[in-house]
Amino acid sequence: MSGKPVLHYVSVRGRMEPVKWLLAAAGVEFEERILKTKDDLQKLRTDGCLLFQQVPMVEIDGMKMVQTRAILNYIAGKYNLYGKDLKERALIDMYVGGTDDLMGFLLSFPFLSAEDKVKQCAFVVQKATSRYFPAYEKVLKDHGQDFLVGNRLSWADIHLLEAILMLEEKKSDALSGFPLLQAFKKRISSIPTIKKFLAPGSKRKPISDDKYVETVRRVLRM
Ligand SMILES: N[C@@H](CCC(=O)N[C@@H](CS[C@H](CC=O)c1ccccc1)C(=O)NCC(=O)O)C(=O)O
Repeated sequence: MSGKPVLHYVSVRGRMEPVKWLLAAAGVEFEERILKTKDDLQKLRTDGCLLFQQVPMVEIDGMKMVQTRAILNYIAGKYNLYGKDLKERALIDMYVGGTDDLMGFLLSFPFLSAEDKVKQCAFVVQKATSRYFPAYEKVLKDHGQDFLVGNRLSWADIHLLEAILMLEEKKSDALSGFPLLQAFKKRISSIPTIKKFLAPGSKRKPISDDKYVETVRRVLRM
């Protein structure tokens, strides 16, 4: 029987954060191995753990998985967060694709200059409130259920909540004008496993500060 998943990454949210969200929502305990130096990364490379010499890498079920999308697909499927059939999975992939694009605009945010952060913030908020949030508001309205797909929690719900919270860190009233998303946020945040992940002391990464960014740059030679 394999032990807990082991997540290898640097100490910022970056590409690993959605993996933590998914495991936490599924109630799955995991371990973190934070890369602090170039040598930490080089050791994983030398030991042949990184297929493309990159992280994230997740040790799970005897595999050393890389490529974030592959990791997320595997975890969603394994913990029944990927719909009940091909059509539900197609919808989940569509919705996750949208939140992936939206959060992708924030991926390199910690590495931007102060001036570019202001510009990028305005850009992401504009995209969220004019393109992505209206789309999810309509999905919730048309679907008429508590969740985005079917009538149970899926990866799409977890990923949308993560995106909403990240946007609210940039603009606290980002959801004003989206009443169904406001209710959705409350509903999904109160799911016990997610509520626990949102509570202090969880493995959820805080907003990256300059200290973290310097470490990441050092480790990844960015
Ligand atoms: N397709 C793959 C891509 C994986 C990937 O780009 N890994 C990177 C670190 S993550 C990234 C670093 C800057 O882009 C970051 C780190 C912090 C915040 C945001 C992004 C890496 O290992 N860079 C070393 C190298 O490429 O030699 C996947 O989806 O998993």
